[in-house]
Amino acid sequence: MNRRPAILVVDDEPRSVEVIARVLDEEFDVFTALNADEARRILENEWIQVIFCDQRMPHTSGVALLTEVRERWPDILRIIVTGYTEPQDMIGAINEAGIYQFIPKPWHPDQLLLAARNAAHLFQLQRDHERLNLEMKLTAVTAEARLGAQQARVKQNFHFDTLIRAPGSALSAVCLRAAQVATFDVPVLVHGETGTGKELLARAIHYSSLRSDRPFFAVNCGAIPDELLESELFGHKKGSFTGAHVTRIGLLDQADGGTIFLDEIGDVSPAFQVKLLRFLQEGEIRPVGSNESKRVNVRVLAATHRDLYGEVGRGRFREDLYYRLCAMVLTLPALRERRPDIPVLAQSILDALSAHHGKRVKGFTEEALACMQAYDWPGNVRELQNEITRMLVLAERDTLSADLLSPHVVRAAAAETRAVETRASEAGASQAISLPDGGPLKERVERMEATILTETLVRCRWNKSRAAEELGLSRVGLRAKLDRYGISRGGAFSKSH
Ligand SMILES: Nc1ncnc2c1ncn2[C@@H]1O[C@H](COP(=O)(O)OP(=O)(O)OP(=O)(O)O)[C@@H](O)[C@H]1O
Repeated sequence: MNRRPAILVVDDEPRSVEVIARVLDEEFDVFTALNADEARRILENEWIQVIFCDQRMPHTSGVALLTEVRERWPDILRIIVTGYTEPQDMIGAINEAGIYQFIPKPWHPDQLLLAARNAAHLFQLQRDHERLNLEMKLTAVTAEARLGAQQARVKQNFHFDTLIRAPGSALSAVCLRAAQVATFDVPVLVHGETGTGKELLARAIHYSSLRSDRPFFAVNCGAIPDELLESELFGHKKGSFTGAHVTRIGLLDQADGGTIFLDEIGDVSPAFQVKLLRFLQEGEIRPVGSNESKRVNVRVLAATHRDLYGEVGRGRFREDLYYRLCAMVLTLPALRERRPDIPVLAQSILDALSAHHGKRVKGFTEEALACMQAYDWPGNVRELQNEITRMLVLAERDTLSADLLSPHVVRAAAAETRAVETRASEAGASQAISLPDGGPLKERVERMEATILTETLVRCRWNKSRAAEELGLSRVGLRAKLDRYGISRGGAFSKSH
């Protein structure tokens, strides 16, 4: 139920209070008080919106009471009813008590009603205004919190931890250096074969930098013809060339305050190198077809699979541009240079893919992992992702086995196994001859044991169950010995044998 606005009438004359109340009673809930104490009690207990107060009262003047109301209940609209209308009095009262309106005696009922209506309306407007203000603030706070959470999620998605690697991997050293350079506002050149994670690393640098709340854009310079690349980066004015139907804001402008990642920078033409150099020197962009330049603040991260320094030597890449692009060069190792990362990387890719496609697959057989570790992966992590996607599609059990691998991966793994076999048998033969040569018996027996273990594993194609059976060991027992001697796939034992 909608309550009517509440009005308090204060006058020491009971008759006046009664008459005023009768006039207002039609439209308002009217409360009455014959002195300041009664008025205070009502104000403390009721939600009064407008107060009508007589100026002349025995103990407290109307202005004094309304001054107190102004301090304690500032929202209430204050109206004074008075027989004294000296301008000086009015100005003083307005200043002191913040009077909304004077009603001179004798008043007319319509005048009283009109004043009450206007005051009640103003009270409502003030309330609405406050509520809207509050709502706007709350919306802003919520939006900010949402944006903050979103940014935090993005940052989390592109942190250095998203570059999956095994402990002690060569990739860890690169990530460490990248994390160090991230907060220095300098250009970085990322070098690495295709699919090694150059863009992933660039994103991690951006989202770990002071620019992380600003945009990150990636542009594949090798895939776009010169003219399009120029308009992509610098923008163009409508009508500046055939097909420029609308004005386009360049990515460098859109990325202002943030980072741009120029992938395959080694593939850009000499003409475009000049344009890029000008931007890096002057920090200004000029859209195609425009006469006006604009200053922008963008950090440039670039990447290439080429030997860019070599390209400088061969005269294919500008030396001055090279030095503008690389305050630091980070080189990502190829996957074949970090084979111990493959099992953990493969598992992480599989987890993501099986969650994405809703197909529950637990992991890989040891044989499948051994094949994957033996293969060279020229397409690096991207090729590994494709291979695992293919295996997942074909999988009929909850573990991916080697027979699901592409034939070229299995073939390469078999060739590698034969090579290891040959190396191991040669090493085994030479070790067998050298074993009796000196040293404590315990050590010589251990060397012999490590050699037998390696030979058996190679023969069993690193199938540990089969090797354990052949050696008369449990799988756990075999694993303990392998750990003890540091024997792993890849041939060498890491212990000082
Ligand atoms: N260490 C890693 N951990 C997890 N995923 C990785 C890793 N390295 C690369 N990837 C994934 O491999 C794919 C290729 O990575 P990315 O595009 O960053 O490589 P790139 O070197 O920039 O390749 P290109 O030179 O072909 O553009 C992406 O899906 C990326 O998420």
